[in-house]
Amino acid sequence: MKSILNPKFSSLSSNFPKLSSFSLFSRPFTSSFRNNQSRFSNPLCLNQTTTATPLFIVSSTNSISKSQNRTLQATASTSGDIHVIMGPMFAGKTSSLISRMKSESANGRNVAIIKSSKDTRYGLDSIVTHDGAKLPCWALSDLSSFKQKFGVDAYEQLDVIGIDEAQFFDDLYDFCREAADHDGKTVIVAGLDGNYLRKRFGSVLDIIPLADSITKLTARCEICGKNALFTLRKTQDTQVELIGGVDVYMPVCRQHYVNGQVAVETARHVVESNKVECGSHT
Ligand SMILES: Nc1ncnc2c1ncn2[C@@H]1O[C@H](COP(=O)(O)OP(=O)(O)O)[C@@H](O)[C@H]1O
Ligand SMILES: Cc1cn([C@H]2C[C@H](O)[C@@H](COP(=O)(O)O)O2)c(=O)[nH]c1=O
Repeated sequence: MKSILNPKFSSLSSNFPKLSSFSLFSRPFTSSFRNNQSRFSNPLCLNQTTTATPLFIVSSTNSISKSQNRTLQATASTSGDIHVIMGPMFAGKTSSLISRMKSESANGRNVAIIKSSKDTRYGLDSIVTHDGAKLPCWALSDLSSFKQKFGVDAYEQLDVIGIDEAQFFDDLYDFCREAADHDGKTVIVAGLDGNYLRKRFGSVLDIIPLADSITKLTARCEICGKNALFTLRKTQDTQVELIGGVDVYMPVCRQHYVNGQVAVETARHVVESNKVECGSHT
């Protein structure tokens, strides 16, 4: 198996856990594989290990004229693609990303995974699912530093870039556009579309207009077992970014999100009015 690591970073990468069935830096891309785009729009090909279900999947498969096809073929060697996997916490986004990256690697494409260094939950050297599956990754604070850190020559030979915890990258849009439009990379992005208030989270929604396919996954509502679309924060913290897992968050359906928010808000008001009362007695 050919390594595309440049010497400068091979020592760093040797700190990554060794993989048995998956190579982070596998054989160079084979052209026949790049034509096989349709599987991204086929949920059956995701081979998910999670109980989560895709809410919707969109892909661009319009029919094209012969002349358009010739133009496309002419640019095929430089044109990449972007696939977005989104949904609430526990929906299987990381599981799906791992499954796709393994599949790309098994097809002979060179792959690398990046995650936000803000996600310190399970260490920085891997992306890890809530049920413990993992793959080595590069933990970065921004995406723009990736090419330099990975090595410019090694980057040239990369076919597929996976990005986990995408909501934490401010430069997501520019990185994805550059990687797909100019560098010919396949970019697979996994992240939260919404935060605990169901408002847009970071730049994940901004890359929808750039994307070839969008997969919105759902988890299972922790209260009733129905499809969970939202992430409920169980604590009274109000900052948007708060790293955590089951200790802080739970996936819920619409009904239990509304009920849960009312409960959390009520608790917050009780705590705040208690503080005011205590203050007035001092
Ligand atoms: N309420 C839940 N609904 C679905 N999966 C859950 C739930 N709670 C825990 N899990 C576990 O989480 C796994 C998905 O984890 P992961 O891929 O890390 O999700 P995400 O990246 O979307 O947060 C599932 O395979 C399942 O084992
Ligand atoms: C809803 C919400 C989540 N976060 C944080 C919590 C976790 O560290 C990650 C999401 O991880 P996952 O792989 O999708 O399970 O994001 C946050 O900071 N703010 C929020 O509102």
